[in-house]
Amino acid sequence: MRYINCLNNISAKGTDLLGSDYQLTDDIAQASGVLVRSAAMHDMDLPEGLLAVARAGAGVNNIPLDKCAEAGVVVFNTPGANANAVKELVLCGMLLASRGILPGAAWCREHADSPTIGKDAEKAKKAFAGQEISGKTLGVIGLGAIGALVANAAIDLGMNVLGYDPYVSAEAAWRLSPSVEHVTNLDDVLHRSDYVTIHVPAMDSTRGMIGAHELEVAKPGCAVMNFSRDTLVDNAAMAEALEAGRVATYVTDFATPEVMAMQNTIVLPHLGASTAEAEDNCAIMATLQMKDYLENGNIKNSVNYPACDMGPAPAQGGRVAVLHANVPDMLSQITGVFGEVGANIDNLTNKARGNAAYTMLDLNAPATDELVAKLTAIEGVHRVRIVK
Ligand SMILES: NC(=O)C1=CN([C@@H]2O[C@H](COP(=O)(O)OP(=O)(O)OC[C@H]3O[C@@H](n4cnc5c(N)ncnc54)[C@H](O)[C@@H]3O)[C@@H](O)[C@H]2O)C=CC1
Ligand SMILES: O=C(O)CCC(=O)C(=O)O
Repeated sequence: MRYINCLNNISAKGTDLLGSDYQLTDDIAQASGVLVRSAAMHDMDLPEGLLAVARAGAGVNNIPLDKCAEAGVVVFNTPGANANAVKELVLCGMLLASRGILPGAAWCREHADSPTIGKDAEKAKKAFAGQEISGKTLGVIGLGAIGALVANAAIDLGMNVLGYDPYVSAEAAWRLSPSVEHVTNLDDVLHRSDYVTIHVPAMDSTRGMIGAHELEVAKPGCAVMNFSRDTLVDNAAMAEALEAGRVATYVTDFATPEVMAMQNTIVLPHLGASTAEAEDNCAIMATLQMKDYLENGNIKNSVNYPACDMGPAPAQGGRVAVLHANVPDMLSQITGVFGEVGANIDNLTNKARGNAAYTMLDLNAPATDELVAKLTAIEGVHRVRIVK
């Protein structure tokens, strides 16, 4: 029996796929796999038996990726599985920033008991008039799964779209409408955009990427939308830009005390991926990826180990997975151990990603304890798994 711990509410559409060899547990110490959404894992101790963490979502800033890699714990995410949900809320955010929808609806609620509400509304509505988004310019920062969907949808709505992403993958670039103008300078994007939307991961390199300088060069009266993470925007600079009217509205999915103290904000409680469809998609993808790793050692969509697929574990013989540091001479040391104990390798894959590497080997006989002990003793080996 394998035990899985859910640190957040995970859709049963995913966990139901685990099957009868698995059991959900509240005790993380017992778990070989963890399913998580936004729960903070940085200060958690990683149980010895933990093999995999699957993030049912895109952002992995709540998970200590390097600490997990060094403990031989593979971390997965679910690229694109919730992108449509976020795209729809970004479009909604842009409309909320453009029209007096929220104050207009609040006015109606306040006058709910008035018998003359219909007549009064016709007079009151001029206070809630807005502007159309068609014909305006949207700057999209980050053209991955979400940014590309937002950019394409905005084109369909008649907007001019500027796209900025120095690291865009070829696959993501292919998904973009040819009408999206590729701009290589962030200042140019900000200077020309009536609306700016940020879709980049939260990392040290992106912390405060929208700061005092960026808000200074931004088009006066623009709206900024942040459905990525709070740390991407410098709060003090945003508060100042809103007060000065340089930014007309800040729409954010991240409620913090600093943001709540700012004027002209529309703040949501991290709702971007909160749709039944996105929660199901993420849970299914996270569960299947984790299951394939636990049962076969295959790695797909990991954010701290390389991809590796050797298909189902062999019906005969054994399969061994070695999670190790990406340093010279590891492969020869690993294969040397197989020679020493007289184990015959039928097939192997060795892949590296950043500081981590993964070697998976199929044998014509089951792995022995001696083999595992010798592999584990190699300096730089983080974990040895007998997959089968
Ligand atoms: N509000 C919510 O509920 C949700 C928020 N998110 C957030 O949105 C972020 C983006 O999600 P996806 O589009 O699915 O990720 P993704 O990985 O598909 O795309 C991220 C893009 O950002 C680009 N990028 C990285 N650094 C950059 C920089 N300095 N300047 C410009 N572009 C840069 C990358 O090249 C990549 O194309 C996630 O990391 C997460 O933090 C994601 C899903 C739901
Ligand atoms: O699970 C959620 O609701 C948050 C989704 C999110 O922020 C992400 O996927 O990065």
